[in-house]
Amino acid sequence: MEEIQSYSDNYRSSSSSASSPAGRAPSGNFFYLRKPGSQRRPISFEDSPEWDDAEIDAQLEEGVDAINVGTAATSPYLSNVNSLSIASPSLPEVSAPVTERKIAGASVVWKDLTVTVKGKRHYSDKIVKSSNGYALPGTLTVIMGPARSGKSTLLRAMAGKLPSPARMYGEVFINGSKESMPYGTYGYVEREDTLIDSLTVREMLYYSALLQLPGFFSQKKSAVEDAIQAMSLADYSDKVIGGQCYVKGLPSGERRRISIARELVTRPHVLFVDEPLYHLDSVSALLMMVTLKKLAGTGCTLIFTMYQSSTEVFGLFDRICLLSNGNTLFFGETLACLQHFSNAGFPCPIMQSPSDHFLRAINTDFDRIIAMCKSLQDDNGDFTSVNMDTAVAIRTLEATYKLSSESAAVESMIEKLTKKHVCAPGWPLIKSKGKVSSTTRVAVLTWRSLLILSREWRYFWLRIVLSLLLAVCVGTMFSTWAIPFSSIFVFVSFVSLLSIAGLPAYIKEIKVYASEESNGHTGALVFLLGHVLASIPFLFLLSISTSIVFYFLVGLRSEFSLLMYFVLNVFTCLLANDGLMMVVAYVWLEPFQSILNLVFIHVIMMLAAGYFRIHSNLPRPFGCTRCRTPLSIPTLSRQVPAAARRRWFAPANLPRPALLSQGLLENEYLGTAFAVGQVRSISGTQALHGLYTISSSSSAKWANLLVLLLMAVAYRAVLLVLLGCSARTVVSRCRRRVAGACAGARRRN
Ligand SMILES: Nc1ncnc2c1ncn2[C@@H]1O[C@H](COP(=O)(O)OP(=O)(O)OP(=O)(O)O)[C@@H](O)[C@H]1O
Repeated sequence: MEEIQSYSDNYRSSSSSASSPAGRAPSGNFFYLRKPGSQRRPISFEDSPEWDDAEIDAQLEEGVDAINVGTAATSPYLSNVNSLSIASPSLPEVSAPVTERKIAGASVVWKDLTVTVKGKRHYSDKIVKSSNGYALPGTLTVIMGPARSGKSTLLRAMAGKLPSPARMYGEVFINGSKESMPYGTYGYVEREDTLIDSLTVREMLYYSALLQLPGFFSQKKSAVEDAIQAMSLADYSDKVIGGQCYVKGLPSGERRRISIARELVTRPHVLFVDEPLYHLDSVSALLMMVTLKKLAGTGCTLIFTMYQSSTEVFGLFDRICLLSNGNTLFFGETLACLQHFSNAGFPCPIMQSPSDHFLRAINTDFDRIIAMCKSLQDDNGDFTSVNMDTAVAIRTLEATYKLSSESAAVESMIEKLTKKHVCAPGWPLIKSKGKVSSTTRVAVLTWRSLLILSREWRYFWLRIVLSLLLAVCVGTMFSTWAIPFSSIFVFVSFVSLLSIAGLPAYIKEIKVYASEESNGHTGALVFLLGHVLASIPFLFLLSISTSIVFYFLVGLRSEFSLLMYFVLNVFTCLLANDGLMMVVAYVWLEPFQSILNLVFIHVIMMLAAGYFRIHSNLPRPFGCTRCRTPLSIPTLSRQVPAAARRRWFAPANLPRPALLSQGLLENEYLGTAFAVGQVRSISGTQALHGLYTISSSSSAKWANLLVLLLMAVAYRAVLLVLLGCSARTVVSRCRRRVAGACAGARRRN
């Protein structure tokens, strides 16, 4: 950590002079310009050294040999501020302290890459338009651009992770081969961190390694320790991610690094990161970038998107791909990008961060702001360094790039990198590292879920405590009733209702699943089995503890077999309810809406359960199918036979047993007799007549249990289909929400 801090200090000192007003000419129009009299001499950061165009030509001439070093391939432009392998007077050697195992990187080339989404956008179906570029082992390649310019889409296209409506045209080459990257050879980190708050950093990475890596435990442990070191997480490795009781959770910078470390346990050749600096303050952002630079130093190829960066962070990039509305405005070395803007007539003012300058020039949102600030501009002199309509500026930059030597250099580099002979012998075809068996994954997920359940006290232990209190309250209230049938209804209904407390935890679990599934760490069936197996002990504990308290307080029949049936019925009811909760959590993926909708479903179930109105007297909610007109209840009763009427209420009929707990009443009242006066007695079924409908068959309660069990299975089958069909939809829905929030925050800023 100290080591990284010292780097960051150096980076700051090496480049912050560019943004510090001290020692500068007071003029606001101070640009990174070509030096007078040297037409071909490129611009650079203020303190960058003199350099020669021949260097880049030499690098292109060297082609593959030059980049196949395995460690940080360095940019001649950035030798002063940006080199990890070239000695710099202001920077300590980074390669020396890097003790991690070297990772063989891979070259990534995208050629004429176009992504379309049919019919979803008003103005154009093309999100990315004929983009060309490459990323080399040991380098940081950044895709930059304004919001909605297609950065994430380009990154996803390269990683083969486009959502289903999007179509990709063009080619992506990995080490010169068009074959897609096999499992375990690359990592993709989403913009939103989906971490398990109740685990420690080491546990989180360890379970991830167990899911991802085949082989021995010792290998997995060493992969986890390597990932912790690589992401500078050693100081936090035993801390709980989301915090505990009064201890705060880890800050967003550390959370982001954990998300990246999770993908590093397989030691990927290529790492894709969507917005690594998302929601990070400037210190965390610099630390993150220095860590990524260090990671690139081990040989890994890093490609990531970024909206904006500080000058220090900008100095760490090797190559930049600048996008605007899907068009590539520039691809090449970072300082050459400054040159490109200068050539196009938009030199970067010396006091401005290069990335801010680029975005200012190509972000159409600024036009509106400039118009608003016209009067301010008049008062304060030059407001902007780009005195041109943004659309015109974009067209100028695009045209300048097409004619530039950078564009030609990129094409010739792509040519070299995609030649077949590149694959041999230094650029081997990337092979899969193997997968963990499904049985192991189920075991790992079950164990991990058990651990989470045992630690999520707010959602699970609190739920048990509240359910016990509820059982005591209901039991005490109904303890003096002769026929306490309504107490059974109230108990089962309210215990199911309390389970809603677990919804936020389920939403998080689904999000974690979606993120793991999209990276191939798990599958829908494996996740569901793991979840069910882990929830069984917990639900059983909940059922047995609350049922025993309730059972004896109310004074139900004291027979062991009847008590066991009661516990089993409550357990199956909760198991079915758990399945319903998972479906609701999946559909809404947001706590407030999920809770609201689940409460609504529960209330409807209670209404239709036959307690408030006996089932046989329930009115039909819909009109007749034949005439399609709403009918009054008497008319309906006359026209539609009873069986058909029952079908109308099918949606309410299906979950009814879960809350009605007909089986529990049959368990309690079948075979009993109640004295009426001195001589007469009536059966339990007759005693309930007019209050509740139960069957007089002795096997009815088992049929009811079976229905509950089938419901538990059916809800999970529905969830399996939903998850199996659209795990990526969960990720993209989360992304859309994050992107919306992100765009809102940017607008506010
Ligand atoms: N699957 C999709 N369906 C419809 N439109 C999409 C889809 N994916 C992306 N888009 C649209 O494409 C445009 C670019 O999206 P993308 O997420 O790639 O942009 P971005 O540059 O990463 O922006 P931001 O940083 O704001 O997320 C946006 O207008 C987005 O709405």
